Amino acid sequence: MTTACPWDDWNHILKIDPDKELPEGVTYGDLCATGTDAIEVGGTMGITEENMEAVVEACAEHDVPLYQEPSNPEVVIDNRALEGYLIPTVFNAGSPFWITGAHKEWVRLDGDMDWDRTWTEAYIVMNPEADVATYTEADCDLDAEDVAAYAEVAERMFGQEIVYLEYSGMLGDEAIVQAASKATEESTLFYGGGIHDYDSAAKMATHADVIVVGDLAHDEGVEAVRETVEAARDA
Ligand SMILES: CC(C)=CCC/C(C)=C/CC/C(C)=C/CC/C(C)=C/COP(=O)(O)OP(=O)(O)O
Ligand SMILES: O=P(O)(O)OC[C@@H](O)CO
Ligand SMILES: [Mg+2]
Repeated sequence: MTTACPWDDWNHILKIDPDKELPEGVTYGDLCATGTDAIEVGGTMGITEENMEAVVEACAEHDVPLYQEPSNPEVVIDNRALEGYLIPTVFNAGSPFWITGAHKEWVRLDGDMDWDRTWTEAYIVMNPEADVATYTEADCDLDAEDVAAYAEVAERMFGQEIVYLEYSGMLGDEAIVQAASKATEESTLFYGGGIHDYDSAAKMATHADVIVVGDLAHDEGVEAVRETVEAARDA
């Protein structure tokens, strides 16, 4: 048995990108009220402490667990409204900086880490067109066996509680998501990328433990996000 983690009971995460606008008439409060289990605040490009703070403050008064997902150590904010920090480590990154290097710098410069509120997410980045793939020079040329092996390594060799299959911007290959799911026993499998309606959410939620919905909130708004919450719960 592993110890209980907040995400054990989650089906759905809404990822809000502080560098992106909300559709006209939509507020952060509306997004918090979609029924999502948690909000992750993060994105790859254009992230600053200021835009992070602004989104966290706007969500703080609403009753949904809030996590920051920083893209580099400089944008980590100290805000008590956060339940904690979900820190990516990119298993298929082209440079060790995005696996452990940024983390080492963060810990070195911080000196007083809040470990009780800090967790990692073992990312496998799959969409070569996504900013996150360019940013981390990820090797996205992976088949189902490669992905399953990365997921098993993350769980068994590196003790990762979260394995995050990241297709940001595109809907993933169902067979690959299924392979990652089969390869993980204890870890919680997060899936994110291209979820845009009930059916796409339902498909990915069949295999993943938790689905992550990002751009849909910025592009379509609240009703579209609600549909994905419903699908995640039904799955
Ligand atoms: C050690 C600390 C504190 C930070 C480093 C954390 C690492 C390794 C970050 C690298 C991976 C990364 C950038 C994760 C951020 C979350 C993410 C994948 C957001 C989605 O990005 P995209 O959708 O590709 O980007 P945009 O939507 O911003 O274009
Ligand atoms: O923006 P989308 O494509 O929904 O991706 C969600 C999330 O996995 C991004 O990190
Ligand atoms: Mg994105």
